[in-house]
Amino acid sequence: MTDAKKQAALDYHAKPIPGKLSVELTKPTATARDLSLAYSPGVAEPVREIARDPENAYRYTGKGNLVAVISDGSAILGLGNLGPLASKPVMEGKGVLFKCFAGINSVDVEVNAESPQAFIDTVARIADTWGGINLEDIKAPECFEIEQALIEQCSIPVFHDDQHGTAIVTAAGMLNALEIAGKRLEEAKIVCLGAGAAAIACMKLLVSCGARSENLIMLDRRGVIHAGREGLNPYKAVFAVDTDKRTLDDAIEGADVFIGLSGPNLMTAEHMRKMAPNPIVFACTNPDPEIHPDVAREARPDVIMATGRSDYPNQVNNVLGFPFIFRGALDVRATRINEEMKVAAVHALKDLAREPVPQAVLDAYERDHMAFGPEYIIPTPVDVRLLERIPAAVAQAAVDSGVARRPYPAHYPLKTVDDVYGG
Ligand SMILES: O=C([O-])CC(=O)C(=O)O
Ligand SMILES: [Mg+2]
Repeated sequence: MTDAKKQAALDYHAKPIPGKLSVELTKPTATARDLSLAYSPGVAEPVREIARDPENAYRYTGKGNLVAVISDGSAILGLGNLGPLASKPVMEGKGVLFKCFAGINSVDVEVNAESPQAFIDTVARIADTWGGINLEDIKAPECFEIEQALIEQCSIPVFHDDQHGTAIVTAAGMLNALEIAGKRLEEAKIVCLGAGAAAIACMKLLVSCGARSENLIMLDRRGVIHAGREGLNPYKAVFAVDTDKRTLDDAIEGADVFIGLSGPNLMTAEHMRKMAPNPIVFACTNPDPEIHPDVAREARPDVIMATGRSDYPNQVNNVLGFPFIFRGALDVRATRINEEMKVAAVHALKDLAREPVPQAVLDAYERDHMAFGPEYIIPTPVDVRLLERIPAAVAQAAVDSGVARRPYPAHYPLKTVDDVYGG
């Protein structure tokens, strides 16, 4: 970013008041009568009702439309382990996206935990406060153990966004990009740079969509994850292939697809030139991708390029997933977000990209024309139809797969965030 853009980002966060979101009141509080209902003595009535039946918390408190965004700051975007407090702008940012795209209230919780177990214990003890938990920017491999334990211990959905949100959006974009490039997932040679939370979840989901494990090469900081490597953790070992390739230079030769979930500027124009015709490059590290889109395009005019950023076409970013997936899960009071719900989100997202783009989206992006093709493989986050389609698909999948505690919502499909509480 230029110095002017960096300053603009700081000013945006600092002025006119610090931060990006606040809490608003939903009931009148002007009179003594109002206060006697909102607080003492009236507040005792919902207390008694919830003590009698915990389900009443959904009726009398904000729980059902409230998601906690929880991090330990150990893997903030692609910036690294900068600690819990430094993650707060990102967690507040996720709260902004939850609210503006899906009408979901959120609180950010930054946990200073000395171990995965301490993190798990801290979160598990306060989990009943919310309708769902979005884990964010927690490094691998600890994130896998943390998510699994919290799913088991909590009766509300727990979802590690960097794994599943990113994987869902990547899979949707990839299926479309491959079709546009005239390639098949079953045959595509895929190189994944990065072996963290997002990378592992993306590769797993692509394999369950049809990619062949033997066509997939994953690299971590030490190079290609191959069968002869010692000391691989079990999450990486799943992706170890029998190959004599050792570096990105070796692996990228003839590859159809490059997926970057690693760090900035690790892919070069030289790497681009080694890829197969019509290559697909998802350089998704935030804020700075593995290769700048302008550099990639100059090296390979035939590339289909995506990044995680809002300022270039094809934003493959979990913002297209988590607000809408939680919306659907909350609205049927799902006990978890299962594979069926994730796959439903992939298809809803993928299919929406094939429909004509509404004028409001063109206006927001200051474009005359956007249509399914190399520059538009996935909907944009400002597309209000995401709120119509993804929660509906996710809620239906939750009902069908038996994890919903409420029927498919009568007020669906949602047209705007003003509709989220129903009539
Ligand atoms: O925040 C974003 O833009 C996407 C994300 O979760 C990450 O990079 O960790
Ligand atoms: Mg993240």
